[in-house]
Amino acid sequence: MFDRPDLGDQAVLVSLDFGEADYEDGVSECLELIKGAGVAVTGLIKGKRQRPDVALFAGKGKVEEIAALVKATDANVVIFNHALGPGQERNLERVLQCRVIDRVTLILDIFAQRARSHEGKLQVELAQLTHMSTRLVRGWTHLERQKGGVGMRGPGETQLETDRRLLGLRVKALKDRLATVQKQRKTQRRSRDRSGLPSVSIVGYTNAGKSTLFNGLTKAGAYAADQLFATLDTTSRRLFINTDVSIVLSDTVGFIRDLPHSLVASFRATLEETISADLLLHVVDAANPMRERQVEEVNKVLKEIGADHVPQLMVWNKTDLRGLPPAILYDEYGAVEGVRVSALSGAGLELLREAIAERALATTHSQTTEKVDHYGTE
Ligand SMILES: Nc1nc2c(ncn2[C@@H]2O[C@H](COP(=O)(O)OP(=O)(O)OP(=O)(O)O)[C@@H](O)[C@H]2O)c(=O)[nH]1
Repeated sequence: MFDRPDLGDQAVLVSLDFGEADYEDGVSECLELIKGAGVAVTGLIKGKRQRPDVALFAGKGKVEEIAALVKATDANVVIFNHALGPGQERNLERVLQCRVIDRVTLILDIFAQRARSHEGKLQVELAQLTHMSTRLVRGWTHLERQKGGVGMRGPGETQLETDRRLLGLRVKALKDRLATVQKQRKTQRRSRDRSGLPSVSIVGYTNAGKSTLFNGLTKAGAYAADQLFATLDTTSRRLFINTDVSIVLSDTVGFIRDLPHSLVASFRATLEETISADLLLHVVDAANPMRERQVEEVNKVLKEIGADHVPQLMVWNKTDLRGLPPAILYDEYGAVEGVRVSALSGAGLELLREAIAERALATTHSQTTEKVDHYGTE
């Protein structure tokens, strides 16, 4: 019932500088995102502002500039590299006379295109509907008061009421279906937990190379593509690290800055793999100039989903692009802090296996100790 927002083919990108240090990198990232959504960029509008304009987000002059570029390049959509308020989006559409999309909608759209599993699709749709409902909310408030009896409404119902009612029904149906799928997932996880194998989850910023690493370690052929958010769903495989140690390795959804809250909320169940993991492999694109910021963003989301307590092993990936040799990195106390690898060439993966084995043994050991203490047996 829900139509994916039609982004059209020709977009003008608007990215305003509010004084962030990595503004230019943010613009490049957004261009990548748009490319990933399958949309061509016909023009780019930049500008500096202290704070967003309440009504139009950009200043009046800037909006005129956007309008001129839309006309000159025959664009049919304007994409803001920012989160727009529902009012701002509506005002801009009125002035620019074309569709206006914000960063949240763009990210949701990409997720909608990429979701592969049944659960992933349901989660994205739920997030889209939640986002959409914030866009309708203003029109609804006055309708609230006219709310009548239960059941279907007859003729005379306004479009907005119909939309809202259908939206509510759809949200409820989605939540019910998700609850069923998630119950199955829980059962699967419980039986995995009973296997007693340490669970290791791969996390990282989008495009860091998580799927490539997952494939390199498991040779499973998980989908890896040079696209942001190729992976949306959690995939788990048993992995023999060496003769003594095997683990359950899971690949998860990629994180990005300003990850829409509605999306984090609906992906919470998928991300539970991450919360309940014994160890996180935090994959970083070591060749990306924004890597430090990306690490921070990932940690922020981990905190948001309650996974900031899970120990991390840093995996500095794509070191081939920087000509760095593979290595195990130690912190000042001599503990393994991270490993430098190239997931693509496979360089350093043996070192990573060693580091995982060491950490995994440590968790298994502490689990065993806990059991002994708890039951006072063995
Ligand atoms: N040069 C180089 N490229 C790599 C390396 N690892 C991954 N890549 C490339 O980086 C791109 C993204 O890799 P993925 O494995 O899909 O990244 P991801 O983190 O799973 O991406 P999302 O699904 O968006 O979260 C692909 O084009 C990979 O081939 C590496 O070690 N070196």
